[in-house]
Amino acid sequence: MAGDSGEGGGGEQQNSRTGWGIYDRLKKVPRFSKDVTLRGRKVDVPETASESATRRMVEDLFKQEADAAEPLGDFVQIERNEITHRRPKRQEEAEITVCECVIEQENPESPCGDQCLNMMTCTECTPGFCPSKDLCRNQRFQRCQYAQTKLVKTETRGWGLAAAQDLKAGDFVIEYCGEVIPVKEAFQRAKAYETAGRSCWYLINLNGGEYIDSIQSGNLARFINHSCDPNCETVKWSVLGEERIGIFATKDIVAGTELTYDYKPTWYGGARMRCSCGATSCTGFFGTKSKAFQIYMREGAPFGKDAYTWEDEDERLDVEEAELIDDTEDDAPLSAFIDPTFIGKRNRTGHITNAKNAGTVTKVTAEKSPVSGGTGTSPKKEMTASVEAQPAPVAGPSNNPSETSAPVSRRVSILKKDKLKAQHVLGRFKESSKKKAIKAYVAPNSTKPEAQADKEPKKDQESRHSKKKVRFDDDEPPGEKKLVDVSMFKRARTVINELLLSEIPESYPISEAACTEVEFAQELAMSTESDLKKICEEIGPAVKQFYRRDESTSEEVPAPRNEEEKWIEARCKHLRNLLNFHHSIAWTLCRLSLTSSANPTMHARNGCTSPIVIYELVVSSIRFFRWIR
Ligand SMILES: C[S@@+](CC[C@H](N)C(=O)[O-])C[C@H]1O[C@@H](n2cnc3c(N)ncnc32)[C@H](O)[C@@H]1O
Repeated sequence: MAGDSGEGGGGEQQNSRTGWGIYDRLKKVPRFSKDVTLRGRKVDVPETASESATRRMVEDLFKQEADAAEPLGDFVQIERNEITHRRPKRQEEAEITVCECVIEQENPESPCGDQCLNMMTCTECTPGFCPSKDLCRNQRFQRCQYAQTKLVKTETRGWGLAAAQDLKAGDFVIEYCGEVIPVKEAFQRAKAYETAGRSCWYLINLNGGEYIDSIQSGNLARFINHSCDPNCETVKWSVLGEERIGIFATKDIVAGTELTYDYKPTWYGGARMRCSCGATSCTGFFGTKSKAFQIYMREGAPFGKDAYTWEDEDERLDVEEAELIDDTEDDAPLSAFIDPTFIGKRNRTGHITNAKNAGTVTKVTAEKSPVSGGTGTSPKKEMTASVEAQPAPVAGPSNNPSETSAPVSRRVSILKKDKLKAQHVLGRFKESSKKKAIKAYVAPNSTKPEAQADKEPKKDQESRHSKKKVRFDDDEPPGEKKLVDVSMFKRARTVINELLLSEIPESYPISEAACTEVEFAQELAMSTESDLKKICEEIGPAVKQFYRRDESTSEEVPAPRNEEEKWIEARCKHLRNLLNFHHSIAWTLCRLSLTSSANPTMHARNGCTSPIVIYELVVSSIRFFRWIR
């Protein structure tokens, strides 16, 4: 259990890593009170909201453990990720995205709800910058605003987490907290856990370079089990500059239902774990869709040599009966090809073995695929068509909406959000004001710099130290806040890299809506590209003047500055911020192209800008960005 010291006795102990920990068996949770001595007198500083949320969670945990027959195991309860291998990111002021929410007196739901631009892009508002101030509802990770949950003991999967209140699709359930570790260490730990015979793992991928491990430190999210037909999903959020993972409901969930999400596990060889989620669409083992597993299923080597199954004596399912997946079907839920009324699994010969009655073999034929009550067309096409005609999942006896429509209708809503965001970015960055900015402030022959030389740095200084900490774009009317987001640009790189690394299926159904989206993205790409070029050409000379090469180190260093140069620096900063708009645009269009098509071949077939072009565009932005910095 959390913070177990194993020393007996009772009381509180300060955990060096996580603040207050809990260690005794008296189930006493210390209040997060901080006794501060002020001029010789002790002052009691009250708990913050997040501190009391954590305390309540820990108390719950104790209570549930006390009720339970089995202990939960040792782990330290934490309320936010622990990052030890690097410095936690500090959000620069220029990186903060400020939404445009307006508080409407008559509408309590108005500030930072579904229409909040930050909310739409999975970014939490930054306290002190959000126009909704304390009414902001988009700081759920920061304030630990979790749904009510309770621990449950499952029959086959150890502990699990269940909803203790009714939830709606899209509701935030809980953050997945743990120790943030580099990928290499994650692999080493996974190996070590396996070697030690531990089949219960708590590793989750955070980003291209890091994992979260909640084996030693974590919160209740670590108890959520995997299901092949889950009712929740993980979503990456940007919180104060750091990436964090949240668990969100994907369906309406009734209180008492176990919460699950798809771990999307990858198998790299070694131990194979049986999945006991019990879903109709269950693939039998963890990681059956991963390449290594599929290669092993087809060819045995090279992963087969050290492969074994946990609990070998367990005869519920043999690995030979695990499903062999056609790579080109990656995007379609497996259930789309399986009769939902038939509980079973496909084996390597395309037969289905009934899991309830192992040994019985039934051949699945194309006609048997019942999705949308199909005719002669392929099940996959039918699924796409039915989704376009019917974005909201509709229950029906002949198809299984929870397995087919729901994920795709979600994709549709993501598209809408992206389009909105793109329009917003474009609207804020009008061609005319941009040209004016460049001409007025940067053109080397301009007369304006002298005239404004003494005023500008002061103004910049003022805004830097302004108490409100909101930065204004000089070209925009006062009150218009600047929208700058560098983290988006980093995300763009990750997304594009993932895309480039991913396999391209040969054919993919294309919807008209998707084509429109891609065309829209193409327009954005083209205007972004020309904007970038123009800015490069115009401010290049000014920036170069500002730096000189240090002979000893051959590095570019800022030259000694006079007022005018200081002014140029301020202008460069200003332009860098403008450039961040371009990153946002590039990022948005990448997401547009990705979410709309999920497949680059589509672009080629429709003569649209290919992701490679977008990629190059973003790479050139990166180079330019570094250079100007
Ligand atoms: C993040 S933990 C979930 C909590 C865990 N059940 C516990 O008692 O602490 C992940 C582990 O739970 C087990 N597990 C989760 N989902 C499962 C499933 N569908 N089938 C079998 N085991 C599962 C596996 O041992 C897995 O490594």
